[in-house]
Amino acid sequence: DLSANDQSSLPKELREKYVLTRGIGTGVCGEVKLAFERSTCRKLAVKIINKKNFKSEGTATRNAKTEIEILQRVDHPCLIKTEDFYQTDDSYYIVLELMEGGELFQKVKSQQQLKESVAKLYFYQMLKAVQYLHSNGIIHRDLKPENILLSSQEDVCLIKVTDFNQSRILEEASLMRTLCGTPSYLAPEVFTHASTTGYGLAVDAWSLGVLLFVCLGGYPPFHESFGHQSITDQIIRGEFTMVPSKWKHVSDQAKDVVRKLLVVDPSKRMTIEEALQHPWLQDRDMMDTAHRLMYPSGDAAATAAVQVERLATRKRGRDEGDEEEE
Ligand SMILES: c1ccc2c(c1)[nH]c1[nH]cn[n+]12
Repeated sequence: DLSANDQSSLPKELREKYVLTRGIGTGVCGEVKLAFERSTCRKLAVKIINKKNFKSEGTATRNAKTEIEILQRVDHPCLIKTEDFYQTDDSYYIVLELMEGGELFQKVKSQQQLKESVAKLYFYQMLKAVQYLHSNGIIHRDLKPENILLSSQEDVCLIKVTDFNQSRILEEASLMRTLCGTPSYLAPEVFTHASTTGYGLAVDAWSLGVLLFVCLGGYPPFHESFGHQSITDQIIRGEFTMVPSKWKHVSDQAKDVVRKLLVVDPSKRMTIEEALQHPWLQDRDMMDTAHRLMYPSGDAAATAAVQVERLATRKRGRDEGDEEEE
């Protein structure tokens, strides 16, 4: 009934351009509603971030503003696109492209665990999305299955990363300014900041390891219900168990990727770049499928990008001496 679908609290411009209907997801900082653009009847998602959700006004503004400015800056096939943005005194309204397949979390829950080939296709796309964020100096910092959305109900589909509000744009500018001044008073760690920036990126590699573990095993690597240790202790010690009944059909190479990402010492953890070079991901069919999903128009630049990737893969194959069919 109309009272349930209360349009009166929405910003006027939003109401004039879109019709908001049912809820389709609840993020950590608000809810997501299905919306229709009046002029085109296009289906969209509207994420409503309630400013009061955050502790202090400061964080609300910073998180949401960070999220919005990041959302506007990024452009990658596996990153959710912002269509529009509105705000009232107590809420932000972010209009996003609709992902018909919903959250990865729901799919893993309903299928118990994903087929290895599907997990690999999704994981490769997540790596490309995070590689792009990192190349733009952005750390996501909150990668989890709820933040990975699927474009369709099909197993073979495009995935997109969302929920940047925990992201941080590395303050490279401030570091540059600092290094221009007289260094004599600067503490040593300021100079090794580059390495700490490196570590910052490594947090996303860890989260991708957890994501891959969940996709392959169907359960989380660290959980309060496991054993006698708190979840924090399990994580700090990097102690996880691959239960045989769930992992016996998973390839050793896939397990190797998980093990190299869930390394406690960030300086020893596999990086995103290294993960992209891991044997498990040197899978031409998967890569072709991923690129077809990511660049459907098959435009020249994208095709060139694919060729470069394939040549690199083929060259690596030849270097490692495996027989390549021409
Ligand atoms: C289900 C839950 C959240 C969703 C969704 C479908 N589509 C979309 N686009 C941005 N967020 N989001």
